[in-house]
Amino acid sequence: MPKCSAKCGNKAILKRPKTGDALCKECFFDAFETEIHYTITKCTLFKPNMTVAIAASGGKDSTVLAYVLKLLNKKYNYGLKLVLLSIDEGITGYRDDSLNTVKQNRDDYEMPLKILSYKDLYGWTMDEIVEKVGRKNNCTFCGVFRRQALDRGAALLKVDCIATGHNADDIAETVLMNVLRGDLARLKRCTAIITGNGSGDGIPRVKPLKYTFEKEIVMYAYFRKLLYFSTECVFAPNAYRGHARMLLKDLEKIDPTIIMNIIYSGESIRVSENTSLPSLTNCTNCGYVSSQQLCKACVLLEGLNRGLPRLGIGKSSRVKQILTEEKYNNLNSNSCVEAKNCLCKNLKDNSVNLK
Ligand SMILES: Nc1ncnc2c1ncn2[C@@H]1O[C@H](COP(=O)(O)OP(=O)(O)OP(=O)(O)O)[C@@H](O)[C@H]1O
Repeated sequence: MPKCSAKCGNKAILKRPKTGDALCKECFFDAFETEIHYTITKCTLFKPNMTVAIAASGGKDSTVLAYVLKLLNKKYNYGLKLVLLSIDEGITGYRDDSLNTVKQNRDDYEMPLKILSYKDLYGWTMDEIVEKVGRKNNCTFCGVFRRQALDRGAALLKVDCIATGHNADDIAETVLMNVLRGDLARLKRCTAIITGNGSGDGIPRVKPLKYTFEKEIVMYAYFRKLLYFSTECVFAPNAYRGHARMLLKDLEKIDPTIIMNIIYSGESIRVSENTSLPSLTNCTNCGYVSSQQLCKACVLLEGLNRGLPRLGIGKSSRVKQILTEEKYNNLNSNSCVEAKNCLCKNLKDNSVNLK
């Protein structure tokens, strides 16, 4: 093995995927952590005295994020209060096991942990949802509900922002996906390292691992002997993202810097002025952030509660049609399902006007 290229005199034990440098363990830790510190300070992700909820799934990314944030907070005196926030989607054989890992991290890292479940928030577990909707569209439900569940958890904990474990590969994949779909509106915003301004468009979310390669996260967790959960979700993966992921992995074999190049391209691209993002408002039913009068979570939930699980999947005009038909049926028959967040009260007093 060659000598460590950081000139510390030790033997190198690894080759950094991001730079190709041969490094010893200690110099790799230092480079890895210093780069994340640089991202945090350069992009002003945090301010002193903030309370930060680390979105913790028990997987490698959020586990490494929790470990490194704790370490950097102490080393550089960020002055942050760190808490763990986990969402239990109710997926047997997957989330129950990964939450055990998060509980162990809570003890090891001495951070408070809050777990919120879909069952408590929405009345449904993902296991129950998949029984109704099948394995094709279940990722839509899971993603929409998780996004809102994290906002709800953050509001409950009164934190200033949420930090997620999205890494460089995730961001590059999302850029590729939006290019392949021609989704310019999403392309415009998908590389943002901070989203949400704390007022109209939800609690701020930050991605401290935005420039950190997935392969290095795995290496770091391995050499630091961090405990994380590595099983894939038992339900069907997001097929479209899977294609982008495979393409990226193939490109990375040719040249690992492609990951950074895709992110830089996404950051630098100028999208036409005519491509505007939907303006954000608050859902008239639940009050959480939404681009429509009714948020996607409420529409999906309404579909589940009414036995119309496809409501909200696909075009919004179809949703409007179904809800309008339902409105008249319910007004005539009073047969709506009594559910926690039922929209009938809104439909009856005509306060809901889907775009
Ligand atoms: N159930 C959950 N509870 C809390 N946060 C979550 C949950 N699922 C995902 N997240 C957050 O969203 C980020 C991206 O989620 P994704 O599904 O891509 O996970 P991942 O790439 O497997 O990451 P990880 O290795 O942290 O699980 C995670 O790093 C984590 O911060």
